[in-house]
Amino acid sequence: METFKIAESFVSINGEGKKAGRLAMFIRLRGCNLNCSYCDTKWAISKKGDAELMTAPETAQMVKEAGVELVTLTGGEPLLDENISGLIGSILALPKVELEIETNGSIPIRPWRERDARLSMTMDYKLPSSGMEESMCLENMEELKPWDVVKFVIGTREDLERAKEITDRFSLCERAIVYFSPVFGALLPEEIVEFMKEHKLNKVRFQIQIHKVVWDPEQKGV
Ligand SMILES: C[S@@+](CC[C@H](N)C(=O)[O-])C[C@H]1O[C@@H](n2cnc3c(N)ncnc32)[C@H](O)[C@@H]1O
Ligand SMILES: Nc1nc2[nH]cc(C(=O)O)c2c(=O)[nH]1
Ligand code: SF4
Ligand SMILES: [Mg+2]
Repeated sequence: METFKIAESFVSINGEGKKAGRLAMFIRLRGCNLNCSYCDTKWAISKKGDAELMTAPETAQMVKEAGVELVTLTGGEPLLDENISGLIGSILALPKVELEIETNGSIPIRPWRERDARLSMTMDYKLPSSGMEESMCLENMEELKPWDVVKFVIGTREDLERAKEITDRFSLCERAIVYFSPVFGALLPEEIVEFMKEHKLNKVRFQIQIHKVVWDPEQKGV
């Protein structure tokens, strides 16, 4: 049976997205197709490196034993794994467990739509300062559901303007839940809030990664 390269797994409070503040089990898969300038998980971008090889049923058993009702599948880029459907299926087979997938916006999300009401996507749109904007899969914008999240991680003034432009162009606030979040320690968070006030962005939500306030921002496994 196929195995998944799990770079780390841990239970913490979810620090990002619409489920922020709730206990979650994080499952971080190795390997990413992008290389964002600000990535706080660069150590997991390469397929090579320390990882635990686990099958989908073993991973689901680990979630069951942890006793959590929320799973965040992240990475690296979790949707890169060609067998990811098997892992998604095993996790959703656990009663009551909700699954959130953190994805970078470059991979079509269509194959995982309509799957289960307990599955939601937290999808980034990579802005200019990431250096990865040209990899964005724009057809994903049409696939968003009202329970999904689109996240803009903002590092510069140019990013801020671009986030608004993309939000307007694709009517993102009508399609999904939109977050504006600073690259940790980069653009002043106040600047984002002032921009939201100035442009009356009533439907956009501001967020800071909570785990980096609770723990040392460099700490792994939290
Ligand atoms: C490490 S990524 C893994 C999932 C997927 N590759 C992606 O980019 O969405 C998880 C989330 O952390 C965010 N992130 C990474 N580095 C960050 C930083 N320095 N400040 C704020 N958010 C960051 C990413 O933008 C993404 O939303
Ligand atoms: N506490 C905590 N919450 C998170 N939400 C998304 C994360 C990620 O790296 O994808 C993350 C993470 O690394 N830690
Ligand atoms: S897509 Fe996600 S994991 Fe990959 S480099 Fe960018 S932030 Fe890091
Ligand atoms: Mg993280």
